[in-house]
Amino acid sequence: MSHFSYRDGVLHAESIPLSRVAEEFGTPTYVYSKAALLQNFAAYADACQGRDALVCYAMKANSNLAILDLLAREGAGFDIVSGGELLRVIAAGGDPDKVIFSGVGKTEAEMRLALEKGILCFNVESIPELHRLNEVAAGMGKRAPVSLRVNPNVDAKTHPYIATGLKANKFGVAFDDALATYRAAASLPNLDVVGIDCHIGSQLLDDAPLLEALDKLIELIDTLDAEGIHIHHLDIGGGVGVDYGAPGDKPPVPVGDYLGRLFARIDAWRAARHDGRAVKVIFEPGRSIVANTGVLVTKVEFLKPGAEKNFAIIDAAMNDMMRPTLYGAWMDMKPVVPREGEKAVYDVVGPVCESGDWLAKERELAVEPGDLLAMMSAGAYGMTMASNYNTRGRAAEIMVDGEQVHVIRQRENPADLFALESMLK
Ligand SMILES: Cc1ncc(COP(=O)(O)O)c(C=O)c1O
Ligand SMILES: N[C@@H](CCCC[NH3+])C(=O)O
Repeated sequence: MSHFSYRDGVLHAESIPLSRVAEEFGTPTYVYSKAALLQNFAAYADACQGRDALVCYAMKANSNLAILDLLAREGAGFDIVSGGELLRVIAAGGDPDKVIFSGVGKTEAEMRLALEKGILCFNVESIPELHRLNEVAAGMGKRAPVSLRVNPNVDAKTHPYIATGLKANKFGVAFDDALATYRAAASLPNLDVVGIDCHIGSQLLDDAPLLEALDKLIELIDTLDAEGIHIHHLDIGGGVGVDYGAPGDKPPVPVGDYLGRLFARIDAWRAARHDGRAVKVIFEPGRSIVANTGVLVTKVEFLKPGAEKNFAIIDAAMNDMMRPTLYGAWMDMKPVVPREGEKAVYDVVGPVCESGDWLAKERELAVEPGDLLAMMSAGAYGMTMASNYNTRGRAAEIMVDGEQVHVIRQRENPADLFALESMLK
């Protein structure tokens, strides 16, 4: 069941009309469904039932504290990429010992913070990073738990900007260098080699590339075992896509089906090994947990007919949602209260001073100034990628919980945006 549907001619989030949200809280506003969030997390948790597995939500997708808090209470761990994200997890009541730290450029200060808080694992992406981590840990009299992010050179068949597992990408250690890198890690006194990790890309509609990457990780674990380097956890990353409803797109693989196939392979491998050693499985899903839990509600300010194009100018902009202009991403735009009447083809654009400030192109819509539109499946990489470009305050965020509506982030007041700046004396 969709958590965003039309009732009595109005688009609702659960039982709440989005027109009411706009009236009470203004626009642009992100509106999330708590039930949708819990349902998406449950798809992972149910498939992991009874297994040694941990779902580390990739919080870069949406790091609102209320969302982190809900997921932490469901037992989620977190995949972080900065010290700031670790502080958010802690502020939201998450457990540092369920945190894995990804990213190619961890600073010494971030490493120190993560060691102090006692995270589960550092996903290390290069030899210089191994040395830096070893030194930081030594300085603190600690040992750092380490997993190497291996680049399996698998084509994720997604947009080039969000493919991460190819040789040409900055991420991870090349598959052919992995053994040597593991040997280097194992030789460093203040590191504990505990895991193996990969993440091949985002918005994958098919699980074949993920399973291909799994096979390569398994092969490497066996090679490492023979060297006396024992891997305790296997982290397959995130990447499962969602249905943005783009014309011609095929539906993404259901999470349960993918995890079922993945666990079947792991079980077959473990059974064939007869060594009785368990390997914990870690997932780092972001988009598939939050994308379809949220919409961005916006108001049409003006219609601007043109010789070549008609523009619908809305009060949301690229600073609120970067995905269309950054990736050419297609995101659905639905009228909150569909009106009768003739439709025209519009480019839906924001007020920011950039030609790239578009949210949707060539959409057939019957709209008038003052109408509300909802950008669908906007819960992932929406608010977290928002900026203050053009000194625009970022949108409010609302969580619908049954009959209740909670403000989970206040709209930013543009007058507060320069509080950290100062003038020359
Ligand atoms: C290291 C890492 N893990 C997890 C994710 C989450 O990916 P997704 O949102 O596609 O599940 C990303 C983003 O692509 C990532 O870079
Ligand atoms: N921000 C991207 C995904 C990047 C994932 C981070 N590695 C998107 O909106 O699709």
